[in-house]
Amino acid sequence: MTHEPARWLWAVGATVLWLVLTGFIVWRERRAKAAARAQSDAMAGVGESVLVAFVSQTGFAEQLAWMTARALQDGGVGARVLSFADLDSATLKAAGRALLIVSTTGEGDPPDAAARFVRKTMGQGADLAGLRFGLLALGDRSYDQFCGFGHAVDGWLRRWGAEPLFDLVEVDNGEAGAIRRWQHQLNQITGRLAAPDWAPAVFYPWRLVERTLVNPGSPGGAAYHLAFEPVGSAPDWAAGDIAEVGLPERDGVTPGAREYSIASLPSDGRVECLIRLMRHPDGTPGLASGWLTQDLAVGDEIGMRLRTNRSFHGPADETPMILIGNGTGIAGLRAHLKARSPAGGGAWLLFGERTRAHDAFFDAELEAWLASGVLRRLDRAFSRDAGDGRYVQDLVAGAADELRDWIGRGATIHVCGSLEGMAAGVHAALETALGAEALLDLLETGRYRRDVY
Ligand SMILES: Cc1cc2nc3c(=O)[nH]c(=O)nc-3n(C[C@H](O)[C@H](O)[C@H](O)COP(=O)(O)O)c2cc1C
Repeated sequence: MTHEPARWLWAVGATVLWLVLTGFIVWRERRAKAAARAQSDAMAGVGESVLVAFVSQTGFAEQLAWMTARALQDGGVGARVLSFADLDSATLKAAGRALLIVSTTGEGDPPDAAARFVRKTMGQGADLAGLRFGLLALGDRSYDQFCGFGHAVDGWLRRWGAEPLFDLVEVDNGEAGAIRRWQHQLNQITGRLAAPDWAPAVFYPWRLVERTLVNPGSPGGAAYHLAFEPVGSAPDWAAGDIAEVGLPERDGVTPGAREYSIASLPSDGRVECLIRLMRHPDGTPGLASGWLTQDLAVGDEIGMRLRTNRSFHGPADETPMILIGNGTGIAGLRAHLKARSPAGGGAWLLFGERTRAHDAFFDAELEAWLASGVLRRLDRAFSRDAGDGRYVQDLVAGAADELRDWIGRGATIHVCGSLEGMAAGVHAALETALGAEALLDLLETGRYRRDVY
């Protein structure tokens, strides 16, 4: 009996202890939950998701946009990625915070996918008060209007009341330092002290297996057909994509990479390019073209990576394609022809070079495609030939009725070749043939695509 009170005491004590302990655990859990809620509320408060908008001609801005969104998300900030093709001022204003990644093409021009944005949105006033933005402008200082379109977008945003989060970041030819500055700004947004560096471009080894001079005797610069085989496994790519060739180090400096349109398909098992040997006014060969066409030997390895160039991809096989180009621009068009079947919508090639005798690139192939039905029509202009003297834009001008007919049947237009002398002339001829408004419509809907350099 004497033990009873002590037992009761123990029981009561244990119960109290249990209550205190469980109470403490419940309290601690509640406090943790409240803290988490507060933290997530705080995160939502400062960081409703950031809009990441890009416009790209050859894919670099798009690539950086996705890396930017990933960096934000990794840092706990939501991000939504949108192309300028789907952007308007209401979307910008509603976003509250936007990061814009904008490249420049042509001579200070907007990429094609921005045509509608430039016309419909930038062409008008907007109420952008309350929008805070950061802008990454991609360009190349060797052009007169460095980052021209990036500056135009920056000016437009500021003019209509948007406030910069930081000064516009200009990237000269993919320069790593500028991209690190952008990453630093992303860290400011996410509150991270340091995020891992974006991996530098990885170039994979490819071996030069063939190089042929394709225009001996030409009055123009020597053009070479090069073929590279992968040393490891071959990556996949599509007609319209670009090969970036890493240039070898010279005097301790790595001069970056050069881009070439890919003239072949993965089923060929090799990347083929058409490269013209460029010469400086004093006759010395160009850095990249001299190395690739003169110094490099068959059997040598180079570093190369392939880049998706969505804005120059082709339509479905049943859609007719109008292919227009000059000089080495036939490379990108050839990949499209290789990708077509005789039973599909067919293609029409309009091509210009100097002489029929020396510069009829891929002549036998083109004849075979005409015979098989892949090519439904082939028009070539040779500017230096007596009795011809026309340029590719003259072919466009001379075929206005048929062009309208092809466009009426849903055809797309792909233009590949030189910016100077060709792209503007072809554009003007297309405008005359189809009407300025109709051509702009084709541009905006992705039926008029260009890869000019
Ligand atoms: C045909 C062509 C024209 C270009 N014109 C300009 C220009 O006028 N100003 C400029 O700063 N950069 C110019 N560039 C450089 C591009 O802006 C730069 O390569 C950029 O990184 C491309 O980004 P994207 O791949 O997103 O289009 C031009 C590039 C090409 C291929």
